[in-house]
Amino acid sequence: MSRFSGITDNPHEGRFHQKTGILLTNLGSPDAATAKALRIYLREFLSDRRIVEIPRLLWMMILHGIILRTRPKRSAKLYESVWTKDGSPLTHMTRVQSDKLSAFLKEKGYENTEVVMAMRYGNPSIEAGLEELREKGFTRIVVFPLYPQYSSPTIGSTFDAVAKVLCKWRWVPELHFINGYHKNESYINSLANSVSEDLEANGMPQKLVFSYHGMPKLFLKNGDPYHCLCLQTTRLVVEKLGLDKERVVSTFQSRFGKAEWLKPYTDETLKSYPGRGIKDIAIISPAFSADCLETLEEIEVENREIFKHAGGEKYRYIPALNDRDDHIEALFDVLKPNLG
Ligand SMILES: C=CC1=C(C)c2cc3[nH]c(cc4nc(cc5[nH]c(cc1n2)c(C)c5CCC(=O)O)C(CCC(=O)O)=C4C)c(C)c3C=C
Ligand SMILES: [Fe+2]
Ligand SMILES: [Fe+2]
Repeated sequence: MSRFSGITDNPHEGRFHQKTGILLTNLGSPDAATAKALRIYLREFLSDRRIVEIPRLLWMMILHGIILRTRPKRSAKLYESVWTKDGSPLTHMTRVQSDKLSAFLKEKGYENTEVVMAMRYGNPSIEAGLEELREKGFTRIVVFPLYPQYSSPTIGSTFDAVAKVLCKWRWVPELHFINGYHKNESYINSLANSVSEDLEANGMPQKLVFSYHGMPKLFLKNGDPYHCLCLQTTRLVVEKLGLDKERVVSTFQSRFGKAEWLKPYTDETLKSYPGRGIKDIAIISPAFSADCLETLEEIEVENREIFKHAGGEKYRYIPALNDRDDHIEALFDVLKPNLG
């Protein structure tokens, strides 16, 4: 057996025209909201060296000896609370985004393109997505991870997964890789639109909180630009809307483990507000291109409770950009320079 795989029935001329296949990716979810499915998902996720950077042997002992024995059951309950008839909100929304982007591309005259969705962890896998594009004869592939702000655990890890597949292909495609779009004008416009719609309907809160997914502080110290890119996104939205920057704060959510993560922490910030007279807030999570467990449960439910319990009165979550028309247009704008 050869080390490299390929399509062997090449119809000589047929496969040589350049069609652009787009692999739209996100993080991924378990296949079901059960402890069994969570164990499989978390094992893959938390074994990724880009996600946890502590010495391998020690981490494998902690992961298999403690975390995979306790966390799956707890996480399954949380997933159950957001699970829908279409399954995981994140997987479903990525599929909707993929279909809408595909239709938008056709509308704009990009007939020779196709969008296929894939997930970094779980299903549909990146390997299956790339394989589908190869089977359909795409010799030019754009990988588009749906994380606006580059980070090693997300976009870096997606790159690893793509490279791991392609290094086994005989015919490596012309590859384009989008490594973030945190200051893309259309993305900023889409965020600004969603904030201003909320402000028009509900008024300016005392604080507008931009809550980004966190990561260990050590990653920043070691050169990961994510922290700075998040702050830039906030600044650009604030400038676009002409907001008072004293009324806006960027925070970091979804801590995992005992190490120090990027600060200020979302939950601690919200907990401290009512005691400082801030009882009316709105919160948005610009690092999530689709609503998922970390927004629908952690922001909508957990952090709301923390804030209310501390004496907060008004709390509203501004949804992720999901399948808003201006978001699909923003994704198209990010993609356009890579379409050839
Ligand atoms: C263990 C460390 C983690 C790092 C570092 C991390 C970075 C990171 N993650 C996202 C986006 C998402 N994370 C999601 C879930 C999630 N994240 C971690 C851990 C780390 N993330 C875990 C263990 C989980 C699973 C849920 C749980 O058991 O608590 C999700 C939601 C997935 C879903 O199915 O809805 C997203 C999206 C970013 C952007 C990021 C780095 C900047
Ligand atoms: Fe995460
Ligand atoms: Fe920074």
